[in-house]
Amino acid sequence: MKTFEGLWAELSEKAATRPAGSGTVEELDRGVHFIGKKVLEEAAESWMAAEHESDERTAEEVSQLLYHVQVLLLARGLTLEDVYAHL
Ligand SMILES: N=c1c2ncn([C@@H]3O[C@H](COP(=O)(O)OP(=O)(O)OP(=O)(O)O)[C@@H](O)[C@H]3O)c2ncn1[C@@H]1O[C@H](COP(=O)(O)O)[C@@H](O)[C@H]1O
Repeated sequence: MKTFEGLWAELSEKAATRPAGSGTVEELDRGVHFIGKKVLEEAAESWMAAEHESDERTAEEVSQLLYHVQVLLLARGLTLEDVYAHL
């Protein structure tokens, strides 16, 4: 099963090697403004799922939120350690 750190390693590799067909590379090229809107959209969908939908739908939306948060960090050149320093 993929973990948060496992996804981070995969996305970091994609950002560095920029393989063709990667949605992550495409999002990074669109920039922080676009990615920020995706974070907001997935946060809202997570909230709505938690209030009105199943556990599975909620988990799915949160997984998309975590993905976009990681892409946002990559777009800013930040690392997980930069975030963990504030936990
Ligand atoms: N975990 C994710 C992931 N979560 C979300 N997304 C993207 O985020 C977008 C979701 O936004 P939308 O809300 O528009 O999707 P939707 O179809 O409306 O779905 P719902 O929100 O309605 O459920 C989609 O375009 C997905 O491609 C993700 N894209 C990629 N990954 C993983 O990231 C890795 C690298 O992916 P690539 O860079 O594409 O190779 C792979 O392991 C992927 O599985």
